[in-house]
Amino acid sequence: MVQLTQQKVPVVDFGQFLNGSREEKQKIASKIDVAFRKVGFVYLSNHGVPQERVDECFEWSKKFFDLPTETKNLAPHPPGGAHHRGYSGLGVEKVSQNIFDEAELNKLRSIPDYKESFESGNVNDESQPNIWLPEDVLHGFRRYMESFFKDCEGLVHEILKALAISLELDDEEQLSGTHKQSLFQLRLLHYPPVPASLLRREEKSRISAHSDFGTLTLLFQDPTGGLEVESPPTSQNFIPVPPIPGTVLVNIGDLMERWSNGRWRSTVHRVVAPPADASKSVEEGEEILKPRYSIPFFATADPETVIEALKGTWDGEGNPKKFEKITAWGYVQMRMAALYS
Ligand SMILES: O=C(O)CCC(=O)C(=O)O
Ligand SMILES: [Fe+2]
Repeated sequence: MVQLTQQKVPVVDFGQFLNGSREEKQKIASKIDVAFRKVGFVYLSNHGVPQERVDECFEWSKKFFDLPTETKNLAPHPPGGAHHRGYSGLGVEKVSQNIFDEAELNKLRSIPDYKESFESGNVNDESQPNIWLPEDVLHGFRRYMESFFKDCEGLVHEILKALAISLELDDEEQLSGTHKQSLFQLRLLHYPPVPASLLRREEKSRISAHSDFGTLTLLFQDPTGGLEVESPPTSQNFIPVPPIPGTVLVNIGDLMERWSNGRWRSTVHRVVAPPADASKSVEEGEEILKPRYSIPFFATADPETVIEALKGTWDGEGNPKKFEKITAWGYVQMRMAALYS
């Protein structure tokens, strides 16, 4: 058993997996396995997505969110949760970036998470077609998002290979092969400037505590900080997970936790105000948090995949299968039903 004491999120050199010998691949796979068992999160360095590609994605994200709200709303996220594509706004008409009077603050208090987002998915995903701005509004945006999706998709498949190796599955393509359709989701997130006091005093989050839904999530964060993960699990104690330049953060989602019979943890995380001096600018005596941009990429298994405790995650002795078998599709239906009941 791994010890479930408070853990820092480890950094693992994924370059040694991508370019390494069989032995090195196994060593790295096993480090990732340990990280996912203990904290459910790992930083990967040398992950193969060039830093310039990541930087450019952040630049596009900023260009997108800098557009006027009416323009962003030309690619509106449809109401409800079934078609998860396009732009979701802040839930207020127009929030001034710098002036926070009492009325403005009251508006902010009423918003659950003060953020805006843009979601896009696989161009071949017919169940959820992408929703783009007209091309002339932000020329090149669509093309970049589609190509960055491919970069992230490639990395997810390599991590899935590492996970299969860590469990010594007969076929190291087994997990990657159940993500063949790559029905993944690329999300751009923008958390606008906000008075620090609102987050600190009122225990409001930029994104409230949650776990992710699918199998794996990649997360690129800008230098702002504020991300925290629960450690030890279920303790309600959160530790900061600051950005580390050149790395990508990877975490386990609920579906993978179930698939691995609870071996890998889908850890609760949130975004709050970063530690005081790292990220503030003072305006008229009020500490205003800088905006945060982040780019999560959510992976999940093909809908018909049967999710049942993987080999090596259970045994006939003290560690039985904990969950009924279910298809990935059935799992999503079950979760949606719980959400909307
Ligand atoms: O902004 C972040 O760093 C966290 C985003 C996140 O957890 C999510 O979108 O699920
Ligand atoms: Fe998340």
